[in-house]
Amino acid sequence: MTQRTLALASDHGGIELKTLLAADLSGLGWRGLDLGTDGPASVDYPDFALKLARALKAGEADLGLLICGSGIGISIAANRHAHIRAALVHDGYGARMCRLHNDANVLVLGGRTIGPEVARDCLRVFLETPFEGGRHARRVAMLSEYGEK
Ligand SMILES: O=C(CO)[C@H](O)[C@H](O)[C@H](O)COP(=O)(O)O
Repeated sequence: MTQRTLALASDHGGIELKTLLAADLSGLGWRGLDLGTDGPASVDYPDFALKLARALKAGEADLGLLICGSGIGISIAANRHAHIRAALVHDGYGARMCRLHNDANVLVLGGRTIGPEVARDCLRVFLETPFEGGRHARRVAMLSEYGEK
């Protein structure tokens, strides 16, 4: 089976957690595509949500991970792109539900709000949980349909 790719991006509020989670990827059977930021200097989260949205649209990655300080700004930015379903998650339950019911293609975490072990669990669950389909497929299709009106 071909190795799947997770695109990762963060602002300065998420870089520590991004680095920590990137190190888990090969053990989870995934390849990482790191889109920055690369250092602690202050940057603007919409730029990194845009980079990741473009990478997913171009087929360069299967799923995405975005991190800012709270996770809020970068999820607002990501969800402005019609093909993105970004879910800000705080625990394993949320990580599971956003895949099962919402077919989320981007996991969002808050680098200043979540502990490293809970974050690692969120990422593992997100990557391992399939979309359930059925009634949820109808609702996810409605998201795309309504987004284009
Ligand atoms: O967008 C956010 C808040 O909703 C993120 O947490 C940002 O990382 C945060 O606003 C950055 O704040 P800073 O004071 O410029 O480090």
